Amino acid sequence: MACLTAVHKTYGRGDNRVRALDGVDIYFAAGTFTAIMGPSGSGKSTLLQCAAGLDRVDEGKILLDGAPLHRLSERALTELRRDHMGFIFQSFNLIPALTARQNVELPLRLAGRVIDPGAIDKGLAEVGLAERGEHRPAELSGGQQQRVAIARALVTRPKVIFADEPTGALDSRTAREVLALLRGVVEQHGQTVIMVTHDPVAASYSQQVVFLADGRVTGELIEPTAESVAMRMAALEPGESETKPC
Ligand SMILES: Nc1ncnc2c1ncn2[C@@H]1O[C@H](COP(=O)(O)OP(=O)(O)OP(=O)(O)O)[C@@H](O)[C@H]1O
Repeated sequence: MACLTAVHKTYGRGDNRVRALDGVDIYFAAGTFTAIMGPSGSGKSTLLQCAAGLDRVDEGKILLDGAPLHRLSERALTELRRDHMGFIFQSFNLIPALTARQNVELPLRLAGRVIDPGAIDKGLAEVGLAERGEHRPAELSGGQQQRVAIARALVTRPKVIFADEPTGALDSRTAREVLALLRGVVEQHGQTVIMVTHDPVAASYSQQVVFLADGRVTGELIEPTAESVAMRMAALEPGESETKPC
């Protein structure tokens, strides 16, 4: 589904130069849930931004469902994101003036697609918000707002969903509900989820964890548990990458 090969990304110049990604190779198989973990500043958000074509790489290749992101024009990238990617952020990023339903409809409106009210009802019901469609974000709890954001990310049935700390602003019970929803997206709809997180419990909902340190992949864990992730994080040492080549 998504394949990063020898990706390098540097910010700043001269003395301020920061090597955010330093030769990253990762393969994300279609229909899988991957967590990206690593210490603060290890390059997790940069990796997500580059994999989603929100930021340009300096060197290397990014293939998303066969499309070479590193070579596409801004316009082509915008269309690809609009049609095939969904985004979920820590801070929900809902439009305050719009109701939950209108927020969910927004990606379809922006894409000029026909809006089927029944499909929006279904999308809201899938995230447990069938009764809340007419509420504005300020009238919803954090967990409910994040569920609106998930419904919005799913409404175009994107192939891949990028989530940056989606549970960072939620209490642990609400976080688990949101993570179960993301896991369900993968299991029931075969979509691909790529999630940056600091939280070993959040990572345990994924099927594989990729660890980053200093802009490099240092290893991965398949079928992680919160304990195995926490141990790996505590002992994070650069080592041989186990990720598959493309
Ligand atoms: N726009 C930018 N300009 C300059 N430096 C940046 C920029 N974005 C990120 N960096 C630097 O690149 C490195 C990687 O940052 P990134 O945000 O990807 O790390 P992270 O692992 O997501 O960190 P955190 O867990 O703290 O969010 C850091 O040293 C950061 O300071």
